Amino acid sequence: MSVAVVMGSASDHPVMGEAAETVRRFGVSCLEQVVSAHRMPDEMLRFGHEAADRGIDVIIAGAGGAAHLPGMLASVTHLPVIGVPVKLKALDGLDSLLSIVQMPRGVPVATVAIDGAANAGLLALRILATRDAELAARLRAHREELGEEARRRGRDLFGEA
Ligand SMILES: Nc1c(C(=O)O)ncn1[C@@H]1O[C@H](COP(=O)(O)O)[C@@H](O)[C@H]1O
Repeated sequence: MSVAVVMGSASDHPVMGEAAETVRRFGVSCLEQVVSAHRMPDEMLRFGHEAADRGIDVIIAGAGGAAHLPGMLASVTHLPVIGVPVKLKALDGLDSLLSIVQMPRGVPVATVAIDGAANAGLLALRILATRDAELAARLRAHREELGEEARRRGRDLFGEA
């Protein structure tokens, strides 16, 4: 099982690194690469065309501004593509979000929140867990930990219910 985390620029890495970190924390291999539809269109197309044959199962693609990378990758592969709108200084990330989320019918990209790279990692893991019981168990335990943490914080604030 393998996830690819690609980003339009090295400047996206402070955000996109969270996706890779999340995937690896659950023991799944993850490659990271800068691939830009705008700046290196030929490489981007090659990456998308070859991804499935390279054993990649899910692609997480993050980009900021005129964020065409996730959609362009989705147009040349059947693999699930999760898009991460990266927030730039101008327009607060709304430009990135709108560039990714409104895909034409037939070419799906699963868009997460602005800068939501950690959730993109978890979503990729959930996709892989549909055919891996051990990973599914790890995700279930993680979900239970989240609930426990939320309850503990509530008790710290308001006492026992
Ligand atoms: N949106 C895209 C694409 C693309 O969609 O192909 N390639 C680069 N970029 C974005 O440009 C922003 C600024 O990049 P620089 O910091 O390198 O100037 C980054 O957020 C990148 O994702």
